[in-house]
Amino acid sequence: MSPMDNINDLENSSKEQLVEKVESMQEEIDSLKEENSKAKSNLMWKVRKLEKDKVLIENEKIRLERETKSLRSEVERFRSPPLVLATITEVLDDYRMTVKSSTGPSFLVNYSKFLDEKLLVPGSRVALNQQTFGIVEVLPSEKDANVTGMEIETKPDITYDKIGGLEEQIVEVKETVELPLKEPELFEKIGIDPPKGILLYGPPGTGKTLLAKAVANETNATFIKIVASEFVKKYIGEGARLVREVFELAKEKAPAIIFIDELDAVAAKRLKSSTSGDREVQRTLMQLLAELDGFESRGDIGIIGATNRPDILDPALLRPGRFDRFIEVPLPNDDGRKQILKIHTKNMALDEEADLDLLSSLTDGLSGADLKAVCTEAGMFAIREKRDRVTVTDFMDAVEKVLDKEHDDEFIKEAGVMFA
Ligand SMILES: Nc1ncnc2c1ncn2[C@@H]1O[C@H](COP(=O)(O)OP(=O)(O)OP(=O)(O)O)[C@@H](O)[C@H]1O
Repeated sequence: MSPMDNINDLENSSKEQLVEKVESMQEEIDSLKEENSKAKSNLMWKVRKLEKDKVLIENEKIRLERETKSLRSEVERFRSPPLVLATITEVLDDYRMTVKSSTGPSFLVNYSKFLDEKLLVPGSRVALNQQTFGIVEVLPSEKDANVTGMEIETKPDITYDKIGGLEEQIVEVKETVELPLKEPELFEKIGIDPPKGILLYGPPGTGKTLLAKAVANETNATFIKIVASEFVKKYIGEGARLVREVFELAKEKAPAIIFIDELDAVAAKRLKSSTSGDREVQRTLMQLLAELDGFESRGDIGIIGATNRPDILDPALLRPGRFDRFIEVPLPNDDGRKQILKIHTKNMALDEEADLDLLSSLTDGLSGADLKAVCTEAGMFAIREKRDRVTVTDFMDAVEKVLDKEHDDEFIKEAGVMFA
């Protein structure tokens, strides 16, 4: 091979090597570019997520500030001394009038020119400051006050088959409330008084109200629900008056079931403390005890109390002749949860893989109300994605959402205590 040939060969091979080198460098640049764009989009995504989280945190902060503010004002409201309830007897001149207080005596009091003169007529109810007896506000008419806080259903549409996992409780409620209402003669024949009242106790959302409504439905009784915290009024004498009215209303509407929810709001152990607020609550409790004692259950009125806090109830309430039976309404066990899930998914369009037994085993510790919420949320997930079937995933996401909410509720409750 001539020297020229050798040089040509050398040139060609170095060219090839150069080309190869350039190509591999180009490949390297391309892959670096690709990595770079991936890293960039990843970073952008992270930045966007951080911005979203920042907004969420800001919103959460605003929500908590609002919650804290409302909790503070709620605490202030309950700390303020109750006002005296009175009725206007005569309106005089120069912003004065005579009133008769609910505790008995009459007073000549002043009123502010800013009050609406149209409302200041004889017979109107007003609230007086306990110290100065000045008129603080004009109250709604007696009839309105009766209705607030009371739920009256002529015939609730709840039947026993809509209650899951409470077979034993249903038997007890049938025996102690339904039977005296349906067959009072059985008790007359034997010569005993039917149990006067039953107390359902257990965690929130376990079916206490349902049981009371189911009895009312079964006995065609009017269902009168009052949340006992409604008895705790600002005005002296108002709570006791409301207790009297509830029992009078039940007599008018008999057969009737009086369902007093959150009984612990008025029936907590009597305190030694002497704040006027506590004295008002104790006055209301005394009225409730008097109504229960004086109450001749002719078998046409059933009384059902409910509480999540049986441990703080005043023992006076629990002696025989008042609330004779205490029935625990616990969180549902596995079988109870299956029944409750079946009840609340009865009309739902479920995917064939939606396994309620599995769901029930994964929801230990949830109440009936939680399980109802899980079914509703699962349906919402399907609706949001425009599907016509609710899948297992929807249920799993729903359980997570309900558990998160439980956690939030717990947090707000603790936050409330912290700022009290
Ligand atoms: N055992 C149950 N079977 C079926 N549904 C239930 C059951 N328990 C609760 N639920 C569902 O939860 C809702 C709330 O139940 P309910 O009002 O009876 O609870 P509660 O025990 O009275 O609660 P609270 O103590 O907070 O007043 C019911 O309307 C129902 O949809």
